[in-house]
Amino acid sequence: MDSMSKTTDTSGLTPMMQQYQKLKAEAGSLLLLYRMGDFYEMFYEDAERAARLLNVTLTKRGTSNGVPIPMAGVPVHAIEQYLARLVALGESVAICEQIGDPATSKGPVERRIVRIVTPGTLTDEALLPAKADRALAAVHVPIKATRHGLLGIAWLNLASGHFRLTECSADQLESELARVAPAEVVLPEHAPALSAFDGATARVPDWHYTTDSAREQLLAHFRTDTLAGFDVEDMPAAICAAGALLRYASRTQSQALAHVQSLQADRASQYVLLDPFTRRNLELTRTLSGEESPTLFSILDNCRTPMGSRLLRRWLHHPLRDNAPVLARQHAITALLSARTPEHLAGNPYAPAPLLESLRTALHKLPDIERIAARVALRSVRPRELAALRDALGALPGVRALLDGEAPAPRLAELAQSLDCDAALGALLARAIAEEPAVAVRDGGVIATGFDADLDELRMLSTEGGDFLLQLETRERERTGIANLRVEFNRVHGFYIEVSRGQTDKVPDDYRRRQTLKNVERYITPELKSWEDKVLSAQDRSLAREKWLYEQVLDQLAPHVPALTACAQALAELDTLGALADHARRHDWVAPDLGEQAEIDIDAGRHPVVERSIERFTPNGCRLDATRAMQLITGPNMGGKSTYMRQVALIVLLARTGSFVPAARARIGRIDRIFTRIGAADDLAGGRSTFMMEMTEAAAILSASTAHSLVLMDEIGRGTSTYDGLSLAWAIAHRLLTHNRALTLFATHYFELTRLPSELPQAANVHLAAAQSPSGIVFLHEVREGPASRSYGIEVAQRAGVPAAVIRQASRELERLESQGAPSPQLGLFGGEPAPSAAADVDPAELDALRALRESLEQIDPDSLTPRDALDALYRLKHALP
Ligand SMILES: Nc1ncnc2c1ncn2[C@@H]1O[C@H](COP(=O)(O)OP(=O)(O)OP(=O)(O)O)[C@@H](O)[C@H]1O
Repeated sequence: MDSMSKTTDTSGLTPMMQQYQKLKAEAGSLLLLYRMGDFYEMFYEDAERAARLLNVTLTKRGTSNGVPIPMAGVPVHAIEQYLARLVALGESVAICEQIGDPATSKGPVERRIVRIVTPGTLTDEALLPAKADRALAAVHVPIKATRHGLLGIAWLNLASGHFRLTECSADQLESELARVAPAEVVLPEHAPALSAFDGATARVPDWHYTTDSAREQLLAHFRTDTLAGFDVEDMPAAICAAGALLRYASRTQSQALAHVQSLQADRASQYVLLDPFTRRNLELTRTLSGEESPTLFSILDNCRTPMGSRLLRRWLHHPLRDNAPVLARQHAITALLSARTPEHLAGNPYAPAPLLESLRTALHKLPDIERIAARVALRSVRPRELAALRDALGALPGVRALLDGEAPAPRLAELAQSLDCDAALGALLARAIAEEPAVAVRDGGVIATGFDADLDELRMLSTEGGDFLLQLETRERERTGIANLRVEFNRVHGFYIEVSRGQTDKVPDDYRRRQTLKNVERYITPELKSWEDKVLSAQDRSLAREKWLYEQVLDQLAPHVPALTACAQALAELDTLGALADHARRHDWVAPDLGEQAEIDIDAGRHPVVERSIERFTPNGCRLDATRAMQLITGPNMGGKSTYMRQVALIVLLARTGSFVPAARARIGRIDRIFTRIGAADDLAGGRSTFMMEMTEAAAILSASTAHSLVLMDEIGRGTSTYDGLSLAWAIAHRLLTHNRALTLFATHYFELTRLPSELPQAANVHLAAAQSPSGIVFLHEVREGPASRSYGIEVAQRAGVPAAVIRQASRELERLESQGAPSPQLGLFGGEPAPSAAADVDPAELDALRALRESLEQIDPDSLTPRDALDALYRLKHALP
């Protein structure tokens, strides 16, 4: 932004437009909303852009060098809604307000840019999604190769204060950005655009990214002499990104970010790595078609607070490699579920767990303390949020007491401790904030009575006029003899004495006419006027005092922000654990055992999302370890292969986040990455075909998977010719087994591949069972050992409604192909016919006899035969059989 100042020729412009041009130069490429009375106006290209984006009318205002100036405006009262639309479209906006007093200004009122709203720096409740983070990220690509040629990424969640950084290789950037999911990325002005990110991008001067200026920015912010305390010194590229990011973020808020108190390093080895395809394929927080539900997150998110929902989302995207933190969460869930009631003892395992229920009920009443704390730090917190915070602080000891009672798991005890907030904070809010404050400070009625003697006196002066007015009315009625004379007030005309038209001749000389209506005259007297001045000025002074007091309260709250943030994080975690416990209880999930070896051993596992939408989900087990590293999965289309593979990956992912899992029993070892090659997706924008995408993903898996990785491969090779595909699939499976030794689920329609286990015993065949019934194929959805015997492709097509004529022709074609020795393994190998390679085992003499038989058959014309000839022919053929 700083770099955008341009000099503009402002001659020939009105003083107001000159002022606009100055501010626009400051705003640079941001859309400038220029306050004019009840509207925010935009001019020139900004007006054209806004008119297009917001669908508002484009008009003109004045001229510049004889050319009309395009203008578009939005009303002040609807600004939040327009801002929400603009940021959703990836726009960044600078809001310029009138600062000076129009009454005393010569020329245009003084204006200033007071707020910058960008997609990644939102903190306003109205603009933020409640259940998702909107992070701002900065990426630094060092020009000279550093230590390992690593890139730096830093990201900040302004609405919570979380500030993190990491380093990664260039080919990991896309994965890392998919994990962080920023709403906006900051880049140096002259750096090339990122192919790994296509969202809102802000440019800042290159020097913001230099080591010196970045460090200086960070040290000044954290008020430290070194960054050693944050344990980030080994990440020089990330430090450059962090410094540039902080500079950009503080600029948008026009103030220090007091709630950003720490900088934390994320190290690749902490998490089970998921590449962007895997996050998408497993439908963690978004379905493949881009919907919010049903996803793993949507079915688990029964959190009672938005803080809990956001943390759950983060957990699902950050499964952990180490067992210790995972076990801590798991034990906390067990503890929440362990309290038993007589109902449980009487045999109802689904009866509510008392601790869990009381905790969740208590959490339900709490506001979004995390975001309130951030807004306290940014001084943008609203009175009603402080009232909600006050009530929440009052409720916290109750929540704490719940956890003290059972004292079940170490993690719960730690979290309970973070709920201890300084009692002075609650006391301050209780004293300072009115029971039910107004929406905005400017409306008054925000500070509680009794908090400030001066305010109370001003309020008394401005409100306790009732008595005086009644007395005045009685006195004036007596003095004038006008029985229906009334003393009244309205916002436009202030106080007045109202006299009906027929009585105006009785009005004394000191009455001054204020307003004439059809049937009445309204007057003011010197006495009423001086009272009005006193009241109105008391009101003004009372509002001003309230505003000042509110600022004082914010000052006093500021030191409590770290404790509040810690408390909010503890509540979020309790909420997330509670939601996971509740889901586990309702859906009969179990705590998985965790191991250090590379192993997956699941009994009767289910797909967490599909089991919710299907009445009778068939559970299936899975065993993978070093001795059985690959399951080759065959079976009909629609048989349940993809569901099965995804369910294994989701159970692993859930286990590694600390959750219980949908299975009868599970043991999940140490997993470093989950890869998926599922489904076909063209990358038309990136110019890659389905097959190219498939191979790109396969290449990534072959280069990066280890013996601790879980790999899902669904029908690899099907995007090309049959033999090419088969050969590639074979070679890829072979390599995964012998070189990567990854734990792999390999679904395929190439029956040839089922021979792999006879060559490499660490591979095993399983299949999804199906059966033929008189009414067609029946999918059993059951995983059984051994390869499938048939593919049922034509039966599935028939069920899908492919016209009967096509099905008949396909069946004939299949028969023909099979009878010719099946040139296509895909079609032929599931039938009863031997595979082409198997043909080599057949005795050549037998083959000759079969050919002769076929020739004889072809020479027969059944239509021209008598029944007797036909019988003879049949005997002859039977005789010719070898
Ligand atoms: N274990 C199960 N129990 C009950 N129903 C299931 C089970 N697994 C899958 N299904 C049902 O079968 C349907 C097909 O499953 P899925 O898409 O996994 O099959 P597929 O073998 O991968 O098919 P294709 O090869 O055509 O992609 C699912 O939509 C689901 O409704």
